[in-house]
Amino acid sequence: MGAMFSKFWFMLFSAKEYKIVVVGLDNAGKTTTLYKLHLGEVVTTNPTVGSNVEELVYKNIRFEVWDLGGQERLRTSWATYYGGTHAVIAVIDSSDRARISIMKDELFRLLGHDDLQHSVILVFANKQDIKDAMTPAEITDALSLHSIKNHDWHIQACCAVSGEGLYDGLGWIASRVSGKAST
Ligand SMILES: Nc1nc2c(ncn2[C@@H]2O[C@H](COP(=O)(O)OP(=O)(O)OP(=O)(O)O)[C@@H](O)[C@H]2O)c(=O)[nH]1
Ligand SMILES: [Mg+2]
Repeated sequence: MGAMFSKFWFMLFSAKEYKIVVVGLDNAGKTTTLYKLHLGEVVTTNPTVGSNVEELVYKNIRFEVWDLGGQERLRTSWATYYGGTHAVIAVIDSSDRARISIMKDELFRLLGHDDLQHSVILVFANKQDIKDAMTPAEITDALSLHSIKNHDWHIQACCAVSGEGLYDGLGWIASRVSGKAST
């Protein structure tokens, strides 16, 4: 009976958990984004070494969100987090025009990874509060998002400090993954 009950409980409450990995260059605002969603607050961050993981619940869907360190020497380890990922969030510092081409290379590298073949891609055009930030249209061009053929993708303007746009992006992910069973 106990075993049956726990199996039922598992099926009822464990079935819907989706894994998100958050990538992007150092200083893009990944950790700020994670904790703004998790705590509703802006936390003081240090450059992430390794990862942070938190659970978010949105629209009755549970997400396990992994925020990865974006420094150059850490990017080669992103792939070790990809297994079982339903959605990737690529956070862009929209004021960082100088490095958008580096982010494009990183994005296309991850899109080619076997473990992400079924993942959807959300691009957060973050730091929209900064004067002269690139618009989502500019970032779409700079990252050649329209050339992505094998993944469902979406770009969302946001400001992780105010929180504007963050739930719109998460809502897009929710709408895309909720039909797919978690294993
Ligand atoms: N103006 C502005 N600053 C932001 C925004 N989001 C994050 N920041 C700032 O950007 C800096 C870096 O933010 P983090 O969240 O630590 O960046 P990260 O992407 O986690 O960086 P790594 O851990 O090194 O990969 C911090 O000073 C944040 O306060 C935003 O929307 N607007
Ligand atoms: Mg960080």
